[in-house]
Amino acid sequence: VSVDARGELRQSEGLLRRDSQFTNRTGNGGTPLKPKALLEVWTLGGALNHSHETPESLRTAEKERHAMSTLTYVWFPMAAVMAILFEAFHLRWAEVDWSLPLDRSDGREGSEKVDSSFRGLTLRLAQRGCHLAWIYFAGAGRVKGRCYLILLVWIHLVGMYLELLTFDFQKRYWNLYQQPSLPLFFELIRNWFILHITRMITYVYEFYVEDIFLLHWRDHLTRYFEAIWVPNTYVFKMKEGGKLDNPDQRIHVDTANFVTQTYSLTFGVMKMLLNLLMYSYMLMSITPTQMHPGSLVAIAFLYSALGSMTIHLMGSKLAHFSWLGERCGGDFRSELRRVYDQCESVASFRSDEAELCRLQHRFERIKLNTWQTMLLEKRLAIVQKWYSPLREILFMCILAPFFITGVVSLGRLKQCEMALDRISDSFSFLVENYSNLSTYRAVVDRLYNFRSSCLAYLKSRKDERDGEDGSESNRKTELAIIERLAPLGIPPKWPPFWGGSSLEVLQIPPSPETDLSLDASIYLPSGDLLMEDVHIQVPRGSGVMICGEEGAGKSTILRAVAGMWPFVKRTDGRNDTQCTGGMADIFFIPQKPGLPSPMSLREAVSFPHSADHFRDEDIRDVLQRVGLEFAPGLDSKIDVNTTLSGGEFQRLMVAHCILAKPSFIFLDESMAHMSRANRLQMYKLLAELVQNGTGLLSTSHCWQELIQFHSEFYVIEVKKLEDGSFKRSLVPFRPSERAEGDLCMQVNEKDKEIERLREEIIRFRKRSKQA
Ligand SMILES: Nc1ncnc2c1ncn2[C@@H]1O[C@H](COP(=O)(O)OP(=O)(O)OP(=O)(O)O)[C@@H](O)[C@H]1O
Repeated sequence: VSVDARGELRQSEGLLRRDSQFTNRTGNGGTPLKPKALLEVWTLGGALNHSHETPESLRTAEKERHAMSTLTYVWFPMAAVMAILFEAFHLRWAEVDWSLPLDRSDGREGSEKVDSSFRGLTLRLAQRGCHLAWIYFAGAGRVKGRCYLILLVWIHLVGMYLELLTFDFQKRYWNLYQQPSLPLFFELIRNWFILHITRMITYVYEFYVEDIFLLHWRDHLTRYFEAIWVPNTYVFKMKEGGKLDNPDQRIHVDTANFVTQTYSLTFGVMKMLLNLLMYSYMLMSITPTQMHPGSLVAIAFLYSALGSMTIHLMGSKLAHFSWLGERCGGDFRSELRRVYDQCESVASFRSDEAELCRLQHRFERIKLNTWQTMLLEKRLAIVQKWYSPLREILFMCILAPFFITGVVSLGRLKQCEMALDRISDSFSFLVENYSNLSTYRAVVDRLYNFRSSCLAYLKSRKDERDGEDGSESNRKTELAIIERLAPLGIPPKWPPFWGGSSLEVLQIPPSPETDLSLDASIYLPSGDLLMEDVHIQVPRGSGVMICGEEGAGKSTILRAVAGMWPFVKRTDGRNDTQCTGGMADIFFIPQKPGLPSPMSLREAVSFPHSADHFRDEDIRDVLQRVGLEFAPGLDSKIDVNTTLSGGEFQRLMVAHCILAKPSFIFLDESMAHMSRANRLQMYKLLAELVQNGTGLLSTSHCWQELIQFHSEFYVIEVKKLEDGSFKRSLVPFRPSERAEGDLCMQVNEKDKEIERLREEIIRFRKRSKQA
């Protein structure tokens, strides 16, 4: 406020000073402005040359026309022609594939869409933003966060008050030039110091407290999203991977953007409302008496409403582009990450050209989206750049007649203009911040959708424990997480009144001492049936083996029994997503396990427990038993995923089982990288656990080899149907029944081999005779 007003004051002061100097030099007459030589006009510009102006010339319409002659006849046509030519040709240089579809590269456009309606950009956005902000202010930010916020509001209000004081001080300061006085000068200098030191303090602490507050908020929002996502990563990837892209980007980038943008928009709205109240009151009190007191405010409102509507109609797709930009950026980054993670395969397959093509394809989508955003923003800029200057002319047209007829003074006119400007600035919040609001909408939607789907899975796990159902438990689950995080935002040793002492820690209870079972039909993520009527039981203290051909579905059954596979329809009447394994203490070794890196061997063998969870001598003993005496020692950091060989990694997993003694161990062909002798050795070690009550479920192609470690056997039988599809069924069997059939098969195989070798020998003899 003050800066603009001061600018206007100084401009008019400067103008008057120049005019009076000129008048003093040349008297009242002055020479009329002559057209300048072309070179002079081009170099200086007619509009800037005040030396020939007189107060008379300022009032002549003809002079006004001449004042802009260079712009009117040279620069304006040139700019218009250049803009038209540029518009006609520049897209040919764009190097962008306009035909590219802007959906996912795998062709699966998710159901997640950003709501870019007017309501979506205002009311619904505010609702969703408040929901997300509540996570912090009801949890970890309930004490510190609220304190920081109150402090910041206070600093902002003090800042506004100091602005007004400075504005007032400026008037007194400049008056000193007109009425010089030494005591007044000293008082002014004293006040200047006090004012500016106070301003400096508020300025510095506004930024510092703001940074502390935003980091605290971001920290706890990130923890919250990690807490709801990490327990469901597998299910989330299986079910939502197609539509809710790049969860890593949501947790890292979107939370940071949400925090900073919520803050700046909230304070923007606060300042807007304060300005609106203050200046509406001022304007109503200085509106010319010939007009209705509220008429100027109403004009400002109508003008801004018209501007907001136009800008929204033109730019409603901006929120969608912003959301697409985040998705395309995330997809590109994840592809780069994949190349890094799979660098060994890239080098082995010599696939660098193919990888470059894939990367460029992803970047093309970023480019196309950026181009479309740029084109839309250009159109919006045309409206926005018209909007504010047009406003000034409009207000001048309304107020000038009152000034020309002498009803209001120049001072009153300027005051009205300034107040009108501020009010319409406030009303035009949407116009001025349209692109920010669109970006914010995309960020809020991405976080909100992410949160809803993660909570849906958490809910099902908690329902399972509590036997509850419905959206109430969804809310309870979220509250439990927020409560769990709350103490991190409350200073230690605060009285319970201020802190969250009512902690309900979300812990998975110890595994029940029951067997695992699954009675269900299993589906694929596409919705196709994989296997119907699967009945399997894994008793504690015994080993169960599932065998079958490649792709028969062994791993999927293991995942379903462990409660990880979300596409299960239970036939015993329980919830779709409920699996007994979801609650149990299972250590599942997948076909391609991986660990975080870098890690020491001690950390790796203890993971997911902490490195000091097991005793040092136990770790050394168990590593010795599995034959893993690793040269660099227990505590040197390595990338276990690449440093350990496949077989060594599998032995590490067995070592962990022996240390952790889980209730159930699931082995998905987990010894495939070992020699037969070592495999048997590892199973012997695990058999000791089974004798002590651990349940073992393994998969294998060859059940004969591991027969002595299992007591129950299942085989997956695959039949090809007439329509070309496959019917899979899980059938229990007794080894004694299968042995005979398998023996016959083996004899047949050997016979075929002997026949082939015999023919080979005959051919070889013939060739040597001919030679
Ligand atoms: N995430 C998935 N998305 C789609 N299809 C899947 C998925 N996981 C498994 N399948 C399909 O389910 C079928 C069974 O796969 P599964 O991995 O369970 O077989 P398997 O018997 O363990 O095979 P292998 O012995 O080769 O490991 C396969 O046809 C596979 O293509």
